[in-house]
Amino acid sequence: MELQLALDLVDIAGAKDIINEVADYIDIVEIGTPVVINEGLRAVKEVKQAFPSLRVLADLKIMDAGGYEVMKASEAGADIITVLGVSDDSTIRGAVKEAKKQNTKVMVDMINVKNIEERAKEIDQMDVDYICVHSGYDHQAAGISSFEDLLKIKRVVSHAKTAIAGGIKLATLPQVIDAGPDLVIVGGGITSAQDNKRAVAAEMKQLVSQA
Ligand SMILES: O=C([C@H](O)CO)[C@H](O)[C@H](O)COP(=O)(O)O
Repeated sequence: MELQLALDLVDIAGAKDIINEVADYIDIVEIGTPVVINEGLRAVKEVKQAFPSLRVLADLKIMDAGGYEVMKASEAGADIITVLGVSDDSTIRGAVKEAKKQNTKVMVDMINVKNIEERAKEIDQMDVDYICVHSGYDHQAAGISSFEDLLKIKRVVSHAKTAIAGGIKLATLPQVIDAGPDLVIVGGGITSAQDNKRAVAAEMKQLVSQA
């Protein structure tokens, strides 16, 4: 099981500061959607250049033009790019085709997918690398977690790796780990730890590594 740090509410300099603190304990660093909106793919490029040994995920949440947007993110240095599960199949297939050409990977974000089991089953046949259940900020604010969705997709996904994101904290991590995702994605659970981001990341890494 691997650990991904999601960076959402920072600029490029702030992202680098946090990565410097926790790089020893993460497998993948995510350049979050708000960062890409604010800074563009330059954020992906600069982080990859500064931390070449870390895999970088560009959280573009692609909804259309899958091939073109995967191409641009891959050229910027992304190793993994997100596409939305609610997109048309042609968008996901286009993203996968381009990612293979670029030697990068596609993560399908199932945020706001209603028929999650059925859609996960379909997407699992499209040669994607990860299928990620995700309770976004707005759902988190309404008290919705993605834990049940993880259990649902685990029943039907057999090709892609499974991932989970959305509001995961140190206290809730053991329950998430018990459900057996391949990748756990944590943003605020690490970044909002005031003086001990490194210690929290270290503890999380130890827990996911044991699983
Ligand atoms: O993808 C995310 C969200 O939609 C904002 O772009 C976050 O990276 C994801 O939810 C993980 O962050 P936390 O919920 O803070 O753990």
